[in-house]
Amino acid sequence: MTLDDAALKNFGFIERPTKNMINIDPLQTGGILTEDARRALVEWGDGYSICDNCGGVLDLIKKPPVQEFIHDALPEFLGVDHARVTHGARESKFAVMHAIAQEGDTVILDGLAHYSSVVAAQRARLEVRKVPHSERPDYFIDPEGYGTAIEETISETGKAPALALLTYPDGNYGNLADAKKIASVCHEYDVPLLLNCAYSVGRMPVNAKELGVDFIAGSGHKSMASCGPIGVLGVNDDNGDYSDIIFRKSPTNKNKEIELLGCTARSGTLMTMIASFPEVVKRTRNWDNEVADARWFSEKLEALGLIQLGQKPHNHDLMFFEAPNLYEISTRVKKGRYFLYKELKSRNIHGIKAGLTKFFKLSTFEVGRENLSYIVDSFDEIIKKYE
Ligand SMILES: Cc1ncc(COP(=O)(O)O)c(C=O)c1O
Repeated sequence: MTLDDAALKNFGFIERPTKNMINIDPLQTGGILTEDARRALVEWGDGYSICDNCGGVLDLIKKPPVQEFIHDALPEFLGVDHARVTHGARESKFAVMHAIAQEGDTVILDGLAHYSSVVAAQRARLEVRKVPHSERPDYFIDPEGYGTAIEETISETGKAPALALLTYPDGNYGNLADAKKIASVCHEYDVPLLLNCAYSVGRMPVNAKELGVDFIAGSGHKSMASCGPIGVLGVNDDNGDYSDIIFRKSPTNKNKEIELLGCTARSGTLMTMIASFPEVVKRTRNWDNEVADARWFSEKLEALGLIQLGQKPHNHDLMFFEAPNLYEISTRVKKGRYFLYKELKSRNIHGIKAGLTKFFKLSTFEVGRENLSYIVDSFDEIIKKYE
């Protein structure tokens, strides 16, 4: 490619076509910026702007109040002894795995774990063993399955797993497994538990100490109204000196934490998280209403012939639907499997992946009853249109 003026015309400011649409994309609903975060993004968008008053340790910056945020507010919010910001939930998971496990060790994952947990383990050169889930319609993770997986690992390798992980909730069905029970099963074998809270921290109350988990990973761009990439990592020292291991410092660059490569999320990403934090804390207090909205929406779609899979009644805004009637329509209309995406788009609704009709997931988080009603009516109209 020659970078002549014609080629350069493809770049520069690009408007986002979906920005004013009603958004039900599970990846996106919890990451929509607050007004303060939108302002912070512009204010702190210059590279390294966060470093105006940095004395060499990012998380100890006093102006703006990064230290207060990372060392006081975040630990309180997550229910942990120590917290840091990272570049995302996956980086938090990788940091824990890489720090506490040795090459070739096993990590136990729930059978619904996100791919990023698997690749984090692979990057840390670990073996993965999964706890199976039940089949349709529940996709339930039995806490005792962790005990079985740990025992199998010990009998096959002669060594206990270095770590167990639970996706809370999982990213497909939005199921919230019994984290407290799973933590206690893992601790019977002295195996620490990491909770992947990409879809929970910032949406619903999650307290690592109350659940008895050792590590918590969250995602700013998924659930904390932040401009990514940014995540959070929380560490509890109730069952071991984990923070000393994970946050160990470089012997040569004495104030730089090795696992975090010295500095993690900075400037625009961190300042949007800080800007949204007051609203994020407050919105977790409204979680019961979000669950009520999700249940209401699920009932309405089921009345139209769709089937919600996973936990029922549901406990999270992320939901997975099977839609035999929409699939049947897709087999006989001109636009084929893209008809649903196009019909929803023409009604200003974004978030169900183009081409999906038989199975899809969506999120009702902060969409609000009025918009949810409009979405239900839209599904009704679309189904009737092709009857
Ligand atoms: C369940 C789950 N965990 C983790 C992640 C990754 O989060 P991040 O982008 O912050 O690494 C995702 C992203 O889709 C997810 O769905």
